[in-house]
Amino acid sequence: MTDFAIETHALSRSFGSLVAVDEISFKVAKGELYGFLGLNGAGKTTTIRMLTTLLPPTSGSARLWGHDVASEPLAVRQLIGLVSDETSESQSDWTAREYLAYFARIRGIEGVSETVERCLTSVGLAQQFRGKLIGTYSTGMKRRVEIARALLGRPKVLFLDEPTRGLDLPAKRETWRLLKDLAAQESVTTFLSSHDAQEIRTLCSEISIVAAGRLVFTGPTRELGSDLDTFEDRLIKLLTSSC
Ligand SMILES: Nc1ncnc2c1ncn2[C@@H]1O[C@H](COP(=O)(O)OP(=O)(O)OP(=O)(O)O)[C@@H](O)[C@H]1O
Repeated sequence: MTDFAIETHALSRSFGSLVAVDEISFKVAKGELYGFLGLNGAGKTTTIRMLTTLLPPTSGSARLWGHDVASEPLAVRQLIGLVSDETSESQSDWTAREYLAYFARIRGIEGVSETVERCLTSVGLAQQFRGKLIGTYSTGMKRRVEIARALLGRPKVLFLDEPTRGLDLPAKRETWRLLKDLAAQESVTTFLSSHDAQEIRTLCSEISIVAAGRLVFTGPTRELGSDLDTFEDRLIKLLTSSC
């Protein structure tokens, strides 16, 4: 059995002549809250789509808990939860309980109402809101519902694609606290993509940085500096050196 939750080897994806992800190799230890940092268009979402079996790699490979994403997609899907930056706008006429119960039933999860309450508790959605329509929630609360949805199947690896995009500072901070708590309490490996240097520095002790599809750094966050200013200076150098 592998020690790693995620391993990629020269993972690549092209769209026509555009190489969106270019031979990236990294490893994520089990239980890690791992950061994947890059500017807009750097290849973060494309990488997550390959790791979650939504998009086949053009070349190279990726394994989740030892299972190959291309040849064992069903095994991989059993292990993962995915939160993208889309909120539950389309479900605004549903309550959080109804919304989660719907997905729990689709997934054939037993004990639907207990599972729904467990996941809503994990993301700290207060009891008084659980029976209210999602359309009346703040953006931060909607994001919590999406995270709760991703937790329904007790995933071993949780993928969060820019989970705080569009949130104001208080909601962002709340989401950061939630992600830290989840990582500590749920023993889930978390793969967090973001273009927010402060977010990644606050949450992740191990990171990879991508620029124009290529990996420009992989290692401990502290190697890039102990304060945000130094971190950002080094980050900018890494991002511009690849241009
Ligand atoms: N389905 C697709 N067809 C063609 N090009 C695509 C497709 N998906 C992504 N791309 C291109 O691949 C590159 C990487 O995009 P990707 O969405 O992975 O970046 P990102 O780092 O997630 O960016 P952002 O932070 O803006 O979400 C971009 O140039 C994008 O336009």
